[in-house]
Amino acid sequence: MEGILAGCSPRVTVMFPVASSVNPARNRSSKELVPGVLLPGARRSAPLRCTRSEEGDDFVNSVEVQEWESGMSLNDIAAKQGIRIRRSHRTGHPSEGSKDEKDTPRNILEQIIWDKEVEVAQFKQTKPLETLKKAVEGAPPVRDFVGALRESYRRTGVPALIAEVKKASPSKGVLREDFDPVQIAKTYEKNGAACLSILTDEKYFQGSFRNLEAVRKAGVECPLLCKEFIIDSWQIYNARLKGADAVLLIAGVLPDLDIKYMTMICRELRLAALIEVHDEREMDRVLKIDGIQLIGINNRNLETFEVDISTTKKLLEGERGEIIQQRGIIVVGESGLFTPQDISYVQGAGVRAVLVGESLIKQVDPGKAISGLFGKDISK
Ligand SMILES: O=P(O)(O)OC[C@@H](O)[C@@H](O)c1c[nH]c2ccccc12
Repeated sequence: MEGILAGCSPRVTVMFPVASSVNPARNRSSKELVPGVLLPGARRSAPLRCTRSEEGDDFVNSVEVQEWESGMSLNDIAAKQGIRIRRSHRTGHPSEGSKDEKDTPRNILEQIIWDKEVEVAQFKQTKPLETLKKAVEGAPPVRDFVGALRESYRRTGVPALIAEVKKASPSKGVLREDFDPVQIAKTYEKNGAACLSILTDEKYFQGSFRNLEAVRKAGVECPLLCKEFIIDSWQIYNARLKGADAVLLIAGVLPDLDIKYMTMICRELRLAALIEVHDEREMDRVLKIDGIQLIGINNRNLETFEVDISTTKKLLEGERGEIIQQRGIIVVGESGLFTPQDISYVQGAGVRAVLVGESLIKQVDPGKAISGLFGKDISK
């Protein structure tokens, strides 16, 4: 199979650019995008080579690609899609004014993303993408994250639980001092969690890839979500190698083209992709992308930390909810869920799964806290 997209029907081999990093290749004309040849000096970690699929026709001719080729600034393209988070190495964001404004992150999410850029660049130097790709070929099989959610919902009649192994957060500080990720993961599993979410960001959440690996190796069977701020496809391969079955893609950070491209990589690696949205505009962008199976609605605004669980309801009302239902997309209600009333409220809005951290992890026994959260034992 040629290219990175093993699932694509091999009709035509094309080159395509990807919008998330400064790429010297973009100054070339599209005629120079020679099939089958990697552009020299391309900084993007993913290959600029792809086997076109049915959906790829649309992908390759998409407006974003044309904009990219026309030399539009990548921050401009992101801003046009309503993305407020700038990438530090991109230039020319319309709202960028003075030098100071360019050099200072405007909110915590932007700060996290700028730090992540530096971190990923360093990781890539020690472990190049090609090394990861080879290693992935021999990695153990992934577990069915989406299947586990469906099965749990069918069995219990309440939203499937993705329980989060979360030591700290930038908004709340340390949530639990005596933090043993493996023990917490095991008690979550025993008490009915369908899947687990393992935070891997070290600087802001005190998580780690060691935790992810440790939970996987400890014999926990629940599929695992790698909770990371993904800005580069290198991180997806890395997550797969460390034992993840699913990754998070945040629409408030990633332009459409990145989401499309990264979900294709996930499909190739058999990982589930949880696409996270927080407002109507992000939801509408995501609904325009084919093949999405899982959408997370984050009740927390990652720029301000405000939490409002009516966000979930608002984004599922009317036509949006209908489209989601028709396509069989599973919606995950994320953040700020504390009581059985909260769970029924989001279930009534249409969610089939919930992602919960704080309200479980802060309890003396986080596993036992699950029945308190749902108002019943969901382990049977
Ligand atoms: O602890 P809470 O409020 O139950 O939230 C869990 C989860 O939704 C939250 O950690 C989260 C949702 N999306 C994110 C993206 C990055 C970091 C963290 C998150």
